[in-house]
Amino acid sequence: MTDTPRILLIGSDGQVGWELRRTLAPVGQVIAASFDGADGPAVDLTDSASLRRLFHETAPDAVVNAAAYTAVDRAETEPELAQAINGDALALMAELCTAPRIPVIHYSTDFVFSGVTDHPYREEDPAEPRSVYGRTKLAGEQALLDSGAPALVLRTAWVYGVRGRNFLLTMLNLFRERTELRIVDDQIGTPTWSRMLAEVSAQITYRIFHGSLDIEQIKGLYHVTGGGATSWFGFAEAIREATGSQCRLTPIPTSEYPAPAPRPAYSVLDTGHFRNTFGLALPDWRQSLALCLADLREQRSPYTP
Ligand SMILES: NC(=O)C1=CN([C@@H]2O[C@H](COP(=O)(O)OP(=O)(O)OC[C@H]3O[C@@H](n4cnc5c(N)ncnc54)[C@H](OP(=O)(O)O)[C@@H]3O)[C@@H](O)[C@H]2O)C=CC1
Ligand SMILES: Cc1cn([C@H]2C[C@H](O)[C@@H](COP(=O)(O)OP(=O)(O)O[C@H]3O[C@@H](C)C(=O)[C@@H](O)[C@H]3O)O2)c(=O)[nH]c1=O
Repeated sequence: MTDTPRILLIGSDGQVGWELRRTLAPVGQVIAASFDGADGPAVDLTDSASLRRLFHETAPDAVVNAAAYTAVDRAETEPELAQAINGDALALMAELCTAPRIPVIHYSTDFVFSGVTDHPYREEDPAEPRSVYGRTKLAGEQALLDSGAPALVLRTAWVYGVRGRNFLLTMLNLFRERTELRIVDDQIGTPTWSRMLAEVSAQITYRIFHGSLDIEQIKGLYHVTGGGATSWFGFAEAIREATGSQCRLTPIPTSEYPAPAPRPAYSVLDTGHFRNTFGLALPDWRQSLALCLADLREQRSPYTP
């Protein structure tokens, strides 16, 4: 194992990718690849030659893939594009990482589940995605896991943070523009702070290269989210309370918020396997939300609450 591993971070401009740039920096040399190549090599996951070239030119010791097609509703009318990015590109990544035994960390989603259950989903529960996004993400995780590549697939959920398209920033904007909002109260899940996800990912990568974690022993599928559970209405209400907004929130059923893609009614993930394997704590979603809001205030970003 090398002392300064070359970590190829794909999707470094996304909300999780942007956090990973900072958390991975102490672990090794981060090569920040993105679609437009702003701070490193450019890569287009729909183009297999581009992905092969990226691997050839950067010769990574590890890969963290935070790139994905994440527009859940738009995916319903762009299934081929979503499959190319979320599914086919992962089959090629698996091929490129299997023989040289390059460790890969990849992210998947709670939307691989149907949402019809009476307990938090465990890794071994059958996935039955109802949306194009969910189906293509499942194809990607299966391609990686079935290949035998030394890969960790981290299924997460309801990711938010200080950057990117996410529910927290949408609410902060809408609180400013509107006096009342109607928010779905019958979809239950767990908000997950992008920084927390990036931090645990970096911890694991650190232990693979500088500790005693053997990727061949621990490769596989893990559920990783914040702790606890709530509805989108509960999440919005917590944001409203924390920011002192006067916007009135009304809980509504999903049937009153029609959308092209179906969402699972219940997609809480059981994170016991992850916590037991890695000994890492996953703070309650309310605790992380408070830290993230404090971070936003400090940044004096345009979204400052
Ligand atoms: N957001 C969420 O709520 C959740 C996300 N996840 C998973 O977590 C991971 C990270 O998600 P998140 O950071 O939120 O996603 P984002 O949409 O914020 O970021 C995805 C990144 O992928 C890039 N990308 C898209 N298409 C291509 C392409 N053809 N070639 C190269 N790069 C491309 C995007 O670039 P550009 O912006 O230039 O298009 C963007 O920077 C994903 O695997 C996602 O499925 C899982 C559960 C919940
Ligand atoms: C803006 C708004 C949204 N909603 C609802 C719609 C939807 O059910 C829920 C969340 O909407 P969003 O479009 O922000 O989130 P959505 O794109 O469904 O989020 C999903 O993204 C993908 C990438 C994932 O992997 C999932 O884990 C999940 O985070 O909030 C309201 O009820 N009222 C509103 O005013």
